[in-house]
Order: sequence, then C-alpha cells, then structure tokens
Amino acid sequence: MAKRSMSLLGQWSSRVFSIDLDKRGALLNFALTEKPQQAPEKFRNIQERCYSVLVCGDDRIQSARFYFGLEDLLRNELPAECELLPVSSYLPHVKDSLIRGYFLKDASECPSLTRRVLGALGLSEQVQVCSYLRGPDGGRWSQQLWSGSENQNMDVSKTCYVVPSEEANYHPSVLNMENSDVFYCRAEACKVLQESCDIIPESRAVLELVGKTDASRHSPDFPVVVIEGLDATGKTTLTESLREALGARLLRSPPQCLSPWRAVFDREPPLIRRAFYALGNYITAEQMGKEASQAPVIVDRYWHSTASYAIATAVSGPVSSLPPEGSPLYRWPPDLLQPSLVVLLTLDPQERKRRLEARGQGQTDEEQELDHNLLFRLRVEEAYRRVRGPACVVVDAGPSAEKVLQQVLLLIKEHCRL
Ligand SMILES: Nc1ncnc2c1ncn2[C@@H]1O[C@H](COP(=O)(O)OP(=O)(O)OP(=O)(O)O)[C@@H](O)[C@H]1O
Ligand SMILES: Nc1ccn([C@@H]2O[C@H](COP(=O)(O)O)[C@@H](O)[C@H]2O)c(=O)n1
Repeated sequence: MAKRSMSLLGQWSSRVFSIDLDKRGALLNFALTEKPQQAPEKFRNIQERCYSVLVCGDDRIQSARFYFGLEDLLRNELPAECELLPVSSYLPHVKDSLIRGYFLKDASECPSLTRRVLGALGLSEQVQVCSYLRGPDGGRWSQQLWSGSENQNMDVSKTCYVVPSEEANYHPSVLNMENSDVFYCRAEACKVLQESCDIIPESRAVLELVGKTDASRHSPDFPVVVIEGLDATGKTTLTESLREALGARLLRSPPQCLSPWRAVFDREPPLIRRAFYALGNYITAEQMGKEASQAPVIVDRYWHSTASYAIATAVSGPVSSLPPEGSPLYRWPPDLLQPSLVVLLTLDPQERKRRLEARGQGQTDEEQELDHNLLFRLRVEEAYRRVRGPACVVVDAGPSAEKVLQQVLLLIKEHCRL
C-alpha cells in the first residue's frame, strides 16, 4: 500500500501547520509554499534543529492509539534536550482534515541519535517525518519530507518553504471533533467500539449492554433531573439528598454495569474513551426510561458531562479556543432521551480546593499545572453552559449543602411536574 502521507503532498501548499507552543494557547501557525520566502517572526527566533512527526495512517483506531503513545515513545527514545510540542496540520475550514503529531526542537549534542530515531519512525506506514532547515540568510526556513528509507534520505524534490499563515479563529481540533471526540448518535459510537473489538476485547462486552431501541421520543411520567458539575462541586452530596427528599431513584452515567471496564477505556485515546462514555449515556437513558415510569429520577452526570469534557480536552488554551457559542458541536444527540431539567453546580476554585483537601485529595503545587488546570476547568464549565437541548440551569454550590438542596428543590418545582 502506498504511504497515505504521500498523498498529502499535493495539498501541502494549502495546509496550515499549527504548533501548540504552550498550554496557555499560544499557537504558531505557518503554511508552505514552493517559493523561498521569509518565515514567520516566531519561527525566526528558533535556534535548534527542528522536525515534525505527523500520524496519518488509514486505520483510525490504530492511528489514534499510535498518536496516544507517541509522546511517551519520543520522550523515551530521544535525547532529553529535545523539546516536544503538539502540532496539527489541517486544511482551513475543511472538516476532518486535521492530522496530529509532534514538532521537535532538538538542542541536544547528539543530532545523529535524533535522526536515527526519527528515521526508524519514518519507516512506519502511519508516520510522516519532515525536517526544517534554516536558510543561510537566517530568515528563511524550508521543510523537507523524509522518504522514510532506512538511511533517512530526504526527498529534496519535495522541499517547501515556511511562510506565515493566518491564525485560525478556533483551535484546529474543532475541525475533527464530530465522531472523534463527540458522538451525536449511538450508531457512530458503536462503530468505534466495533472497530476496536480485536485490540480491546472489552469492547464486545460493552456493546452487548447497549440496547437497540430508541427511547428518545418516550416522554417519562415522572421528572428526570440531571446534576452536573466539575469534580468536588457536590454532585454526590446533592443527588443523595434529592433522592431522599423526593423519594426518587438515583442513577449515574456511566452506569454501574460499566464499572468493570471503565479503567480499561480510561487508558485509551479520546476516540475510544469518548465512544465508551457516549454509550454509557444510552445505557443510563434506558434505565431512566424504565425508572421514570414509577418515580422521579435523579441522575449524577449525563450528556452535558460527556460533551463538555470531550470538547474542553480536545482544545488547549483559553475559553476562546472552544467552538463558538451556538456551534452545532453543542447540540443534543437526537436519539438520546432528554431530561426534564439539568442543574450545573459551580464552585469558586478556592472553595473547591478546600473541599478537595478536606476530602484528602491535595492538588499539585506546581504553578504551571495549576494554571493549566484552571484553564481546563474554565473551558469545561463554559462548554457546559453552551450545550443545548436542554440547556443547564447554573446553581452556585458555595452555600451549605442544605441551602443548595433547597434551591434545587425549588428549581425542580418550577421546571417539572411532580
Ligand atoms: N454545599 C457544600 N458545602 C460544603 N461542603 C460540601 C458541600 N457539598 C459537598 N461538600 C463536601 O465537598 C466534598 C465533595 O463533595 P461531593 O463528593 O458531593 O462532590 P462530587 O461533585 O460528587 O465530586 P466527584 O465528582 O469528585 O465525585 C465532600 O467532602 C462533601 O462532603
Ligand atoms: N456522563 C459522563 C460521565 C463522566 N465522563 C468522564 O468521566 C470523568 C469524570 O467522571 P468522575 O467519575 O470522575 O466524576 C470526566 O473526565 C469525563 O470525561 C463522561 O465523559 N461522561
């Protein structure tokens, strides 16, 4: 089979490469041209030898797993002085055109080791390796595609020049989210697990638990109330109290029956992990339909969590890198039962930290990690607020547990027939 990466060559001139310079969302974008030109300003400051490694195999399960393990592989094999930055290559505005990989800045004293490791990688059907060379005037950078041969020949006929490119309005990952990070129907999520059965046998067990009936149009007799929120915002405390106060049934997503396999899927790349959580919602929805014919139902996490975490994890940086408000990526899957009310618990980060510490889970002291966590939490919370069908009602979980309970009981009275 011809290497799929080769077919990318024809599209190179219109492709944008976007390097994630740090977790705060600083992207360095560049495109390629056949004519020598000055490189983007930020590129000109780069001193080290540079390479890119893009994962572009045909099998989406294998590619996703390969990319997932690539960072560890590179960190283990390359000299410690190699800096790794996530890179995306995409066609602007073209859905599903994104290819991921890493951009390497090699400041080591041993360039031959780096080249040997990358040469071996380049032999794989799934990988495309390129080198970046600074021109003698210092202002020009060129990109050479490696032929993938053992002696690391460069295919000089494929030399392109690095030029500045327009910044994308949103994070490039947005282009590939549908059916890679977020699944808008059961069949698409099932497909991923069906494709992964050979390498993850647990997929079969999960698929057997997923029903086939579409209960989305069924209108339950009793209200179904979903409680959402980041970790330690008080979901467990509130759902237990609501169960008692309303004589309700308590469900959660993912449901209990998936517990034996959750850890297995949590170790998989987003494509497989997100499909697992999506299917968990369909199983919970079936349980909701049954239980809500007899009593009110309270649900700890559901679709809002699945969509919001998936979207917020797929992008990096500030809230502005999320898909814009109103984007179809925030829609509700038409075949998934809608609850009567979704409550989103929010909490001041300091109070959340206090509660986590009281629960015996301290946070890492490392400043960058805290900063990274803060941006991530902001993205998840904003994504929660943007998901539609139904939209969530935000409740401040800062007051005492009793006060939060009373406020949510009032909301249930307002929104639901009891
Ligand atoms: N309103 C409240 N005021 C003060 N403490 C609270 C309140 N609600 C919950 N807590 C405490 O905060 C901690 C986290 O609460 P809880 O376990 O209910 O959150 P959670 O959202 O279910 O967390 P996770 O998603 O991580 O399981 C617990 O120790 C709980 O007792
Ligand atoms: N409906 C759901 C529920 C959970 N998730 C994912 O699980 C993580 C949070 O679960 P906790 O048990 O720790 O509260 C979170 O990372 C979500 O990715 C989900 O996707 N859908």
